[in-house]
Parts: sequence; structure tokens; C-alpha cells
Amino acid sequence: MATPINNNMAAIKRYVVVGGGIAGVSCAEQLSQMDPTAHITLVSASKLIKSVTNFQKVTRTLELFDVEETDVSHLTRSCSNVTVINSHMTSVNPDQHIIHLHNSQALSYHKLCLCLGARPKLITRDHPNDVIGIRDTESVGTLQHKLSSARRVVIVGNGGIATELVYELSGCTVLWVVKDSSISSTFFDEGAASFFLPSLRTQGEASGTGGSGAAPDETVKTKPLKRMRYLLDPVDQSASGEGKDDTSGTAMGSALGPDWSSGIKMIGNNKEKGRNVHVEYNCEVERLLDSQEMKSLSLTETLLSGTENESIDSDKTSWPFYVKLTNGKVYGADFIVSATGVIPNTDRLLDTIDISKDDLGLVVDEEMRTSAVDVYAAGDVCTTSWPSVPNTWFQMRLWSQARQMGAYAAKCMLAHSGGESITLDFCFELFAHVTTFFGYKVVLLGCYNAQGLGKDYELLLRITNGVEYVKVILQHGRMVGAILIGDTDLEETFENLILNRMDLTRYGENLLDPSIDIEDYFD
Ligand SMILES: Cc1cc2nc3c(=O)[nH]c(=O)nc-3n(C[C@H](O)[C@H](O)[C@H](O)COP(=O)(O)OP(=O)(O)OC[C@H]3O[C@@H](n4cnc5c(N)ncnc54)[C@H](O)[C@@H]3O)c2cc1C
Ligand SMILES: NC(=O)C1=CN([C@@H]2O[C@H](COP(=O)(O)OP(=O)(O)OC[C@H]3O[C@@H](n4cnc5c(N)ncnc54)[C@H](O)[C@@H]3O)[C@@H](O)[C@H]2O)C=CC1
Repeated sequence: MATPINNNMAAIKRYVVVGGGIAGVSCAEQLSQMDPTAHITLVSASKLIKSVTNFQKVTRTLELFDVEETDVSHLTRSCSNVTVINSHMTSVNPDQHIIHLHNSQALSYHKLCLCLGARPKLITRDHPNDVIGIRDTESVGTLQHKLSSARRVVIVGNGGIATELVYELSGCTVLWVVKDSSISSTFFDEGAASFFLPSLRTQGEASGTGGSGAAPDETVKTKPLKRMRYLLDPVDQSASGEGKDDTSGTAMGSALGPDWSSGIKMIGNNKEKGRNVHVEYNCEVERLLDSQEMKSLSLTETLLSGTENESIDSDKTSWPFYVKLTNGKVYGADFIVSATGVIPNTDRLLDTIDISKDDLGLVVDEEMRTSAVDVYAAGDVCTTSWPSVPNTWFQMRLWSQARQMGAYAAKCMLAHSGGESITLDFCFELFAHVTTFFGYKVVLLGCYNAQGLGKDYELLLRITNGVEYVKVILQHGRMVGAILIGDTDLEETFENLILNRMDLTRYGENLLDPSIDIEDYFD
């Protein structure tokens, strides 16, 4: 029988936020700032929570900040009306306005915000020792431990985590398995991807088969960028294991974020070896084989020894297991990192709240409301359902969006408590992301890859190998998206041009002429 722990609070507005990641913490902080009299409870399955420090606006929509992983006292000191319960929510009863916690406690709410995050969507859960995902501090500890004795690591996936890992790993051979014909396809088309290929080879050899983007011959030394600081507490099994759901594995710690890999050693068993990446394009992992299965197959393994391919017959090395790719090749490996996207942590809510059929997130409207009355959601757990007009914002499961959604959900909860509605926050007008890939600053604005534009667009390009890559997407003479790689200093001007929807037809290619100071041009 559940024990309600706050029935005497009926008169006070009680806001409950579940999840100690950036969405949950931003939501609790915003509620506290806007209503210092409110009673706010943050339920966090992990003892460590995220906090944002040194926040700075780069432009109207681009944000830079440091992220720290701290204990809960950091939040309760700065927000005196926030109480933190270190527990695991087991279910929600929207009819009774109650959530149930681990060990049979129940907590009532007037308004609830679910910020449960997501977990890695692994290529298989059948081989937990061989196939790992990266999400939280604990999973990075596992990666480091496995790496220390690894000769060869397979990285599957072509998005953010894979792109960061292939650049950071050294001391072993990395086999990068991508579904596409170019690298980092979540963020870049083939042109932009080929700008990065020399960086992949900077510290060692990189080879590739099956891709369309041939690596340029020159090896360019990349200019290291001032990186954002990200502080990780030392891996604490007891902290990140708190509240772990053994049956579904849904409750990991909070997700890592900007610059998570900086300062973390990711070195394989050969400390002398630099970066050594081999890319297999246009394929996926078909199956994993153990050494017995391998022996019984008359397959050919491609060895990653320099640029030569040798047959398995001459390979006397034995591996813990082998991966068979859909292109027929088989490689031995020590372990696999499955960097293949995320699944929102909605398993326990399937019966009570509407879930997106596409990505299993909690569907939210433009005031962050789910289908259940007084239940809101923010961050990686949610799927936005509002139409984006003009069509230059879209959801991506990113730190910046989790922070913005958490804070905006708080504003919506307070407005609705007062019987008011609220207009969609400005930050959802333009997709804007700043990050670092291969040592370069990367700014993505609007429909940076011409998403949703069909064939009805034009591209302008400016490329200086090893220095910068600028791509602008124009539709009917108006800028609708841009990719800025390197220190281009164009982000503010381009953001304004996209937001203002100015007709740029008469400027033609001069828009990207490096001899023209574009900011003056539009003053
Ligand atoms: C390796 C890595 C690198 C990344 N790098 C970047 C980057 O450079 N830039 C960027 O913008 N984004 C990056 N991201 C994405 C970004 O970190 C996430 O989008 C963001 O952190 C999501 O925040 P969240 O609060 O929604 O979810 P989470 O951080 O996952 O937090 C969810 C919280 O809910 C808790 N929880 C879950 N279920 C329950 C329950 N039943 N009861 C109680 N608590 C529960 C969890 O323990 C966790 O504390 C990265 C992600 C990863 C994994
Ligand atoms: N710098 C940044 O902005 C970073 C952002 N992140 C975020 O963290 C989250 C997790 O990152 P990722 O796991 O990299 O997700 P992702 O969504 O960025 O990329 C997933 C990739 O895996 C591929 N994929 C999916 N299923 C596959 C399969 N079965 N076989 C082969 N490939 C498959 C997809 O095509 C896609 O390229 C994302 O939300 C991402 O945006 C992560 C790291 C860095």
C-alpha cells in the first residue's frame, strides 16, 4: 500500500519535477526563480545532478555554457524552495495527481514535469559485455576500463557520439562502421564531411572503404579551439547506480554533455599508437560471432594492419568476438561502442500518456503539455508536436534544447497555474547549435542540411581547407540555414539574416566573398 507523504500540502501549489539532468534542473530552477513561494520537489534517480555555469549568449539563439555535475546541495543552496528527493519514480497516476516512488512512497502534485531523459539505443542488448553505449559518467568509466586493454574497437553509428569518439580515441585501432556514404551524417552532408577527413588522419593513419568521399591527400594540422569546460565527478558506482531499474535498464545517470570527453583519457592498450581510424561506409553490423562460430565459417577477415588487407588465414591473432558487417566483411574486435541514437525513458508511462510512434518520446504541445492533464515533459524524454513556422526550428536531442525546454516548461506550468496561456518562447524560432567536432568550432543554424526543403533550395559554399567551411542554404532568395565550421565569426550576421527573412537575391555570391565585411554590408 503506497504511503502519501504530503497530503497536508493541499493549499500550497506543489510542483514536482522528475529527473536530475539538465532539463529537470533547469525546470526546477526556473520555477524557483519565478515563484519563490512555490513548493518545488525535484525527484532524481541519481545522487549527482547537472548544473549550468558561466552561461553566455553567443548570439540571440546560440548559447555557450559550462556544465558541472554536482551533488544536490548545489541546487538547494541556490533555490531555497526546492527540495530534492533521491529516488526513482516507478509510475504516474495522472487521475489522482500522484507519482509513485521506489519503496512505495507516493508524492502528490498540482503540476508535474517529467524530465526522464533517454538511454542509448544499442544495436543489441544480447551482448552487454561486448556492446556498450555511452550516456553517463558510469558508462564512460566502463569505456575507459575496456579501452585500457583494447587493441581494436568497433564504433557503430554516425552521429554526435561516434564523431567525438573517433577523434578522441588513441592507442588502438578504431573501426568506424557507418550506414552512410560519408562520415558524421547527422550533422554534415558529404561536402562538409570531407572537410573533416584530414583531421581524422592527423595523428595516425586512417583508411576507408566503400565511401564516396575520398580523403584528401594532405594531412592538415587542425587548430585546437578553446574548449568548453565540462566537469565530471569521479565515477561513483553507488551514486550513478542509485535507483537503477534492473528489468528495463532505463534509469542511467544524467547524460553527458558539451565537452564531456575533454580531460578524460581514452587510450587503448598501445600507448605509443596515435589515432588510427578505418571507416567502413554504407554498412551495418549484421551479427556478432564468437571464436567458435568464426572458425566454422569460411569467411575472410580484413585485417587493419596499416593499409594492407590480409586474409584471416594469415591472422594468428584471436579476438574475443567478431563482427560480420552487411557488406560481407568480418572483423575481430575487443568491444563495440553502439553510438546509434537514444530511446526516451517512457517505458513506465506507456499506458498513461501519449507516446510518439516515431521515437517513443512523450508528445508535448507548444506549451509543453503531455496528453495527461497537468503533466508536462521536457528534454530528451519529450517529442515536440508543434508546427514550426517559419520552418527553421526542429527538435534534436541536445543539451541546449533540454535546458531551454526545461526552463520554458516551468514558465508554462506557472502561467497555467494562474489560468493564463503563454506564447512559444523565442528560442524555438530558429534551430541553433554550437559544438566542437575534430577540434573545430561548428555552428549549425536553421535548416543547416536543407532539412525539409525538398529540392527547392540553392547552396553557397566557401571552403578553405583546414581553416573553414561555410555553407549557406537559400530558398527563394532568403537564407534558411547555414553550417559554419572554423572561426568564421559569421554566426550573428547569419542568424539575423535567417530570422529577418531578408531577400538576398541581389547580393548573389558576394554574400560569401571573404574580401567583403559582411556585417558592414547589412548595417
Ligand atoms: C556522450 C554524450 C555527449 C553529448 N554531447 C552533447 C553536446 O556536446 N552538445 C549538446 O547539446 N548535447 C550533447 N549531448 C546530449 C545532451 O547531453 C542531452 O540532450 C541532454 O543532457 C538531455 O538532458 P535531459 O535532462 O533531458 O536528460 P538526462 O540528462 O538523461 O536526465 C534524465 C534524468 O532523469 C533521471 N531519471 C530517469 N528515469 C527516472 C525515474 N523513473 N525516476 C527518477 N529519475 C529518473 C535520470 O537518472 C537522469 O538524471 C550529449 C549526450 C551524450 C550521451
Ligand atoms: N556535439 C554534440 O552536439 C553531440 C550531441 N550528442 C547527442 O547525444 C545523443 C546521442 O548521440 P548518438 O548516439 O551519437 O546519436 P545520434 O542521433 O547523434 O546519431 C545516431 C547515429 O546512429 C545511426 N544509426 C542508428 N541505428 C543504427 C544501426 N542499427 N546501425 C548503424 N547506425 C545506426 C544513425 O543513422 C545516426 O547516424 C544525440 O541526441 C546527440 O545529438 C552526442 C554527442 C555529441
